[in-house]
Amino acid sequence: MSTIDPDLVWTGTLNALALAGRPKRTAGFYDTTLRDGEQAVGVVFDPERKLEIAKLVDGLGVGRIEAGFPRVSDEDKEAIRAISQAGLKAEIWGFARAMIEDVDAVADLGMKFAVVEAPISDAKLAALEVSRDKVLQRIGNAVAHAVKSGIHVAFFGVDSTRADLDFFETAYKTALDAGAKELAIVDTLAIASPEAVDFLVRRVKSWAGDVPIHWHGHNDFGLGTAGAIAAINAGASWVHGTVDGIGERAGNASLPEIAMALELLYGVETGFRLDRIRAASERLRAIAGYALEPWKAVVGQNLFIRETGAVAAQFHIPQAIEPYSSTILDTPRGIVLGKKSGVASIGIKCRDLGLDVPEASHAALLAAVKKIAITNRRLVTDAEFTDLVRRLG
Ligand SMILES: CC(=O)SCCNC(=O)CCNC(=O)[C@H](O)C(C)(C)COP(=O)(O)OP(=O)(O)OC[C@H]1O[C@@H](n2cnc3c(N)ncnc32)[C@H](O)[C@@H]1OP(=O)(O)O
Ligand SMILES: O=C(O)CCC(=O)C(=O)O
Repeated sequence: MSTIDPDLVWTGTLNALALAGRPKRTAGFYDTTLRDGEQAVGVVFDPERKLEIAKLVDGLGVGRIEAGFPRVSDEDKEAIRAISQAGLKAEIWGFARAMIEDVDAVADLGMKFAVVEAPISDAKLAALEVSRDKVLQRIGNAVAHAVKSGIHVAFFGVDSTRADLDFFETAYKTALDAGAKELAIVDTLAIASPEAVDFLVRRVKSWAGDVPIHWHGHNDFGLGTAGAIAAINAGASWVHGTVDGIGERAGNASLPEIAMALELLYGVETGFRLDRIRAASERLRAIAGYALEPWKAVVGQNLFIRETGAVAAQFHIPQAIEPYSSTILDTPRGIVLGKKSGVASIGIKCRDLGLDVPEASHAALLAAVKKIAITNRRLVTDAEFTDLVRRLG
């Protein structure tokens, strides 16, 4: 059960009706902002910033943090070492390809948990000029070597959603036979519909028994969150993702979106600190040097800032115009003035700015606001509005 105060959630009763009788689910969050997130074009985190991001992500309450891929550079090794020694609550995971040198790099850092990955789709194998038999051999050897080195392994079959289903099973069973303890299903190119995710997770569970299943998804069709939710509903234990969905191409699944949807739409308790996510997102953007659409779910700047007059008229009853309370995200609500303002917007703005303006002047002020907005094609600032009040109010 979600622990969010139900008085702050205004999603109605439809979801509960639709989900009646379904098994209760739990969800673990595996953050890969530092590895798959850094694969976003042009993003380079230095070790100090990686440690800072790891602390931010840890503060969000995720269970696992993928600290990095040590074979990439000495800086990555340095960052992983610092993160491992930082006393974070989350389990710290490393990343290795299915090769002895990569596993040794993880083991040399004293890491106890790692994803070991190998491509398993024919397209990927052709690109690497590696046969199916050869990759099975690499998976078996690398996983066995990692286990011998004291590492708890999750096998991660790159592009597994496009793999031949029989070969998929052979590859994952090879990893289990070699000692892998968990299995990550990987939708590298985000080609799986939510229905396909459901199909594949249930299929793996049918032969993997109690082995924990991870879902690693991307967002090329805008379905990253939907896919992760489908995986959890089908019985996956861990969803991979990043803060803001940062990542290669259209990015990874966004952990904040998944957490919001699970808590507010599915009633699943996630332990995710929703009240901290907007601050964490803002800091990550500053470090990584990118901007987000202002209307982006959960972390977008505009979610609780309203311009439209018809909406401003209902602003005093937040559940009339918002699906959940802004307090869940610890963020303020507000009115801005512009072309789409209405008379109610003028009254609210006057109150917000402590301006005592007779109601009889509101219509003239609104006309002046619209004129500025239309002439300049932008919002009207508080200073401009205060000046209008001085002249017209
Ligand atoms: C492979 C991935 O998808 S890892 C995730 C993506 N991340 C990154 O690429 C991070 C940044 N990348 C890098 O720093 C570098 O590209 C590295 C360290 C990953 C690779 O360095 P390179 O020296 O260029 O290695 P390269 O890609 O040529 O691969 C070398 C060998 O690994 C094999 N290989 C590649 N991926 C895998 C894998 N997942 N499992 C097993 N073998 C693999 C290749 O077949 C090749 O084998 P061969 O020597 O027998 O032909
Ligand atoms: O190929 C990659 O980018 C590494 C593995 C991965 O994260 C993925 O396949 O989604």
